[in-house]
Amino acid sequence: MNNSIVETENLCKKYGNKLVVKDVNMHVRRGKIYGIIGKNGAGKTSIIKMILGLIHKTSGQVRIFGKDTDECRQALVGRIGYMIEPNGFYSNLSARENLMIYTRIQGSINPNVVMDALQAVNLPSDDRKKFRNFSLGMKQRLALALAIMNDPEIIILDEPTNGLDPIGISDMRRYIKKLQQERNKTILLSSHQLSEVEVLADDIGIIDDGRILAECEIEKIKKESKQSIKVEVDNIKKSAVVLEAKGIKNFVIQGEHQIAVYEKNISSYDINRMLMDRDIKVSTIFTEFFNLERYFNNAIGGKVNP
Ligand SMILES: Nc1ncnc2c1ncn2[C@@H]1O[C@H](COP(=O)(O)OP(=O)(O)OP(=O)(O)O)[C@@H](O)[C@H]1O
Repeated sequence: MNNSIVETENLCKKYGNKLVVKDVNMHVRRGKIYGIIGKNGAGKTSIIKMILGLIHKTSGQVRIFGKDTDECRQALVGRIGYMIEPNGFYSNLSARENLMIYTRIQGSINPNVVMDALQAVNLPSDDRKKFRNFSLGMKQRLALALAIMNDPEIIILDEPTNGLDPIGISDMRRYIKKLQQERNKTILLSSHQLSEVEVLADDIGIIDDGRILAECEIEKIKKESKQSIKVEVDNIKKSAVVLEAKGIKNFVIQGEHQIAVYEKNISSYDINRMLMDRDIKVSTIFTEFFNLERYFNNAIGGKVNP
């Protein structure tokens, strides 16, 4: 993909003799949300940690802002924020106090960066509530606040909604989307949940057993993926004859009673009429739209869902 701000080339990782990341080529576009999707153990965290330089890569290249990270790691400090494992926050301190500690560690003296980060994830900036009384969602948002504290251009999040309840998940997704839309951040995140990347990401990389099986723009696959009208009928042979007689050739018989029609310029109403006019009983008729789960399953060759 053009305009990549983070790229990997033939990235590999071995733990002992076990190769767990295998020649991964990834391209994260500037200003976009890129979702790495894969089952548990597929290699997502290892890829992210290699991109961040938190673990050594076995071979391959990571380029950020077009530069090989082996040569410019130091220059990237402050330009990338990340949230990977539970951060070390002090339970007896507030959100603000915890972040203030990090600003001091990072050598910054500007309290506004803390306020700004807290505001971006809707956490209180007063000191009344201590970390130990935070919900899991608040803790996760504090971790996100820490990731964005120095206004980095790239934000990398490993399973950002893991373990959250539905409200926590929805809040987290909203803040991530806002960071992209209102602050023009480039975001790389991993998830084992298809619904997550479907609602958040512009681009996806499908990882299975350490390999990248597909990398694509979600909008593009939506456009290219075939929409079909599914019809359940009592007489499949007669239905096929009727459709052909009406000039509809682009259909597939999918079982004893089901036909999928892929014709573009025909509505379910028209099909229903054609069949009913010939006394065929139509028990169900619906349009099947793009489905990331189907796309993912095709990519990983029909293996079990993540
Ligand atoms: N430090 C390590 N030493 C040995 N093996 C490891 C280590 N870290 C990860 N692995 C193995 O590497 C493989 C990929 O793990 P990784 O954590 O990168 O996958 P993941 O897709 O992020 O999975 P999860 O969603 O469960 O975190 C797994 O088989 C895991 O057991």
